[in-house]
Amino acid sequence: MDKIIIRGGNRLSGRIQISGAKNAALTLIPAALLTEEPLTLRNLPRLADVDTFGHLVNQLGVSTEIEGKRPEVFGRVMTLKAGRITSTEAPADINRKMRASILVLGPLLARMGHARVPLPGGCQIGARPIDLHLKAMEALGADIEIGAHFVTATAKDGLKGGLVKFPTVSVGATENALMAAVLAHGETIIENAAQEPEITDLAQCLIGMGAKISGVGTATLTIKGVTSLHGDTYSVMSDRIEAGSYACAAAITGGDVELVGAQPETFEAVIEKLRAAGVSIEPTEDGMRVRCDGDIQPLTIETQPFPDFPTDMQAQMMAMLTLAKGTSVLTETIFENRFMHAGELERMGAQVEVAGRTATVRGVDALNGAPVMATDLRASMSLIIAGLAARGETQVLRVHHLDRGYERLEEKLSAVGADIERASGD
Ligand SMILES: CC(=O)N[C@H]1[C@@H](OP(=O)(O)OP(=O)(O)OC[C@H]2O[C@@H](n3ccc(=O)[nH]c3=O)[C@H](O)[C@@H]2O)O[C@H](CO)[C@@H](O)[C@@H]1O
Ligand SMILES: C=C(OP(=O)(O)O)C(=O)O
Repeated sequence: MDKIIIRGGNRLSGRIQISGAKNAALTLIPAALLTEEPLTLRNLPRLADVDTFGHLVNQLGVSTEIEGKRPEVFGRVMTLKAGRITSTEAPADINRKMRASILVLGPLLARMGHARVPLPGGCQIGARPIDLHLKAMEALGADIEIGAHFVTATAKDGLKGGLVKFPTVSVGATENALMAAVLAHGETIIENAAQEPEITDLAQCLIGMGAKISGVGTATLTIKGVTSLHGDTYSVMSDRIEAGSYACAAAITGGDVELVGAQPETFEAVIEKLRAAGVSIEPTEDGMRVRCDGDIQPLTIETQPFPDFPTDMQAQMMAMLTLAKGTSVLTETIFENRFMHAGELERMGAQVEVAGRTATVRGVDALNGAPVMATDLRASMSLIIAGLAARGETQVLRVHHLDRGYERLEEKLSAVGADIERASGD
């Protein structure tokens, strides 16, 4: 298994190209199941999760063609064609690698009237049940049967529009409900929908394919079902979490970095917190510039659904705040076990105390390089950020987590001055 070795202390300076968003890509790929015509996705990030989802839809009968496999270019173009769906069963092995595979449920049901998906177990960051996805399908007329390892959903006469009222906000369940509703008979209203920009991206792609959706970007989505969708070409939005992660990396090294392609309007809550920490953020023609030439100030952060502070940025912010001039408090309200990076950051000299859903971070003067273990995707990135500022060498083990969500991380960071490399071995 690969590891990443960082010799910390270099100030980051230059330009970093931000890739297409993982979480948008992972809902746009299953959207291709909704039409027999080709859907071309541009600006798809080159990530393990995208490859895995490609393999998943291949097993359902979808062809995937990648244009111009030029290794020097970030992102790529993929054309998916679900001319004939040959299977409505999502394979169990893929589900273990990537929880977003549950997002085939809505499209398969809508197009084929049947879907069998593996019951996902918990993962490192939390239990992650799928009850809200199943309730949404039921509200659209599906019969749900929960077996020992699989859920089978059936809508013999097709899905029917209905009221989907979410008791709590779920990104994935909103995406599944939206993809199911676009081909259902009649009108669907989704209340308490998640408003994450990736959902807006999905809605815009679906509208381009002929779907009738209003209320995009709000908590109430109204969908008038159509009998079929057509193909289209759609460009995946820029990854706001990748951009936020590199902003933290620039800040902790006292750097000056332009994040090319970043869309500041998609992560204003993060930008607001970075500014409150003393980091300068300015829009540029190509994205945004992040600079930090003074001390990092402590912050109080609580994760919440969009438009508030995203849980996917909590770990990276914590890494940055380990060197703040004072005490920060981070509260995680979305996932029950998303502080595993805290213990690893402590190995590097950070002072973090976790009590339930709150972590108190007492800023220290310096971090020291150490061998640390990546436990999940964003936890891994927090260790990279800490390693960039630490004295001496940090080895981040189990980097396969990082490969799920950061396109060519070492290359992007080396280009702005980091001393970072990938090596094989444990
Ligand atoms: C591929 C993708 O887009 N992943 C993102 C998506 O995950 P994902 O879509 O899995 O996250 P959700 O928004 O669904 O989860 C939010 C909360 O709702 C709970 N829940 C969810 C579904 C359900 O049926 N029942 C239930 O109780 C979850 O356990 C969690 O506590 O949104 C999360 C929250 O912004 C992000 O951290 C993930 O990066
Ligand atoms: C939790 C994340 O992703 P996933 O839902 O794919 O596990 C993430 O992107 O931080």
